Amino acid sequence: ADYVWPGEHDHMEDLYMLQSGFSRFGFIDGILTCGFNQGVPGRQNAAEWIRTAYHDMATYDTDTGLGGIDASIMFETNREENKGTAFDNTFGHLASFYSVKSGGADLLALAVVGSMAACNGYEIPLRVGRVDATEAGQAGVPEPQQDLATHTEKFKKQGFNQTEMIELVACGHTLGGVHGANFPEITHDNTTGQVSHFEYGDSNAEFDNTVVTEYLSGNTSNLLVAGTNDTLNSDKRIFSADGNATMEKLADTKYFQTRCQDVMTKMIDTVPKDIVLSEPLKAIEVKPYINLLALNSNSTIDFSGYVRVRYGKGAVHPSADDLSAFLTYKDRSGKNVTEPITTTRPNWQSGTATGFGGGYSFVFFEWTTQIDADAGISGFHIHLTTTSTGTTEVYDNVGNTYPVKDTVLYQMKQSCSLYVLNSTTNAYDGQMTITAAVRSDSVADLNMHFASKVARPGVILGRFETQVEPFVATGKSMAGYDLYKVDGMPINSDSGSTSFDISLGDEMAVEFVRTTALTGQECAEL
Ligand code: HEM
Repeated sequence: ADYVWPGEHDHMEDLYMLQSGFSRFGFIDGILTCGFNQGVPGRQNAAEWIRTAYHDMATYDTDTGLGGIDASIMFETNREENKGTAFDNTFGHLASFYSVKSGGADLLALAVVGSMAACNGYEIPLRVGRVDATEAGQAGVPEPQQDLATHTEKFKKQGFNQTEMIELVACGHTLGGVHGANFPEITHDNTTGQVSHFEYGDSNAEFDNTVVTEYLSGNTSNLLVAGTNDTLNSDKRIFSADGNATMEKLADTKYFQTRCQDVMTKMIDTVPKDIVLSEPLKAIEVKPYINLLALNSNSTIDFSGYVRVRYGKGAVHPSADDLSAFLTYKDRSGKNVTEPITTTRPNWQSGTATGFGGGYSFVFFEWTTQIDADAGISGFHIHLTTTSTGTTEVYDNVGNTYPVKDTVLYQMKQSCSLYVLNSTTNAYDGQMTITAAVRSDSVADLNMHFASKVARPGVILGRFETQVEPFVATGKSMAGYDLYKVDGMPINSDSGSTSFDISLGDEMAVEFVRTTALTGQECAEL
């Protein structure tokens, strides 16, 4: 089906698509290159993220349909089968992107998609809709000292046959290596940062089949093949399980890449049986963002945002420089307003952004305008002009117009959150104030639904808990709106990923406002 805005997965699509440039989300920052290590010796984030995803998936049980990619690994880091700091380190990165619209398990899948891209593997699709576990799951991640029969059985339980087992291990072990800190009995060296890569040279930082060709040549740096203690040579047993038939096929570069694309996709899409994953997220061709819709002191409504247009390879529009955009809109009653809203392309980063590996390109057009508060706004159309030909196409959100709800306005500038260091707990205690304006003719209960984050000891990601707070009338009215506040609401310093919605009566009027933007901001007067 064609994309209709706003979409359920808009935020995940942003995290996926906007890596660099204007309005970037920057998920890529942990994997700027495949070998990137953020200055920690022996660490390779792309390798750690893929290993974390595998360990999370590895306890899937085809019989019960439980386990799979559900972020339960967060609760399982003390197990012998999950040695090392990779798991906490991975979730430490994911924590910056964690929200009610981007849970740990979907972010872990994105981490694999991004790592494959950063390491020049084939592109794998990102489906979303995973649900995070709230406690540890079954144990059972394969360990090197176990025999082939045990491993074959474990992979079967995960849903992978013998061939897929060989492929998935070869695809995983093209990155990173064995660390002395975790497996000194394998590397025989436990100096800080020691790592014995699975492949010679710099190949550990490239999603290539060197792990396969080295194995077949009998000269490999993979210590799970050529380690001194044969009991721990699990890759050797797995790779040779079918008399090298699969490994010989994987020696073909293209075959290796397509098989890895397949089994890595299968790995991240192995989820508990009740979960229904979305279709693969596609780069949305034309997507608007409303940044501000709020009353101002001139008694008009500030309305600003961006139109994001995909361009370049694979996109509908070949060139960013051959485009311009404007909006037309309908007032509250649904009547067309004749004066269009113009946009400009931002100077910052030339108003362009890219996805992983530069594979997707976008150009932004920014608008800022004021709307008559009496007439209001109910929706808009996006007009894209190809400058060279002068032709204009109208985007109407698949016949729905891009909807704008102006009954409740979130007064961003009149909202704020301030933190004070609590000397007893050594944490920052915060207080948040949220202001909203409601059309005077639309009286109903106004509530804030705050997705607060509750810390869980020993677990990197907190748990979201929705707290409902009633707004209180301030007694102030202007331009046909009454002003309301939630005042002095206590919040903790871990609010980076928190957000809130505002409901009027039974209807969600304002959705997914991130609180981060409010941090340190004073509440302005209106
Ligand atoms: C029988 C199955 C497997 C066994 C016994 C096994 C064992 C190991 C061991 C002992 C390490 C070293 C960890 C460390 O020292 O930090 C390792 C690393 C790694 N494994 Fe596996 N593995 C298996 C399957 C897989 C699979 C299926 C994948 C992914 C598709 C995978 C991905 C990785 C990655 C990326 C690393 C490197 C981590 C880093 O450098 O930080 N492994 N594996």
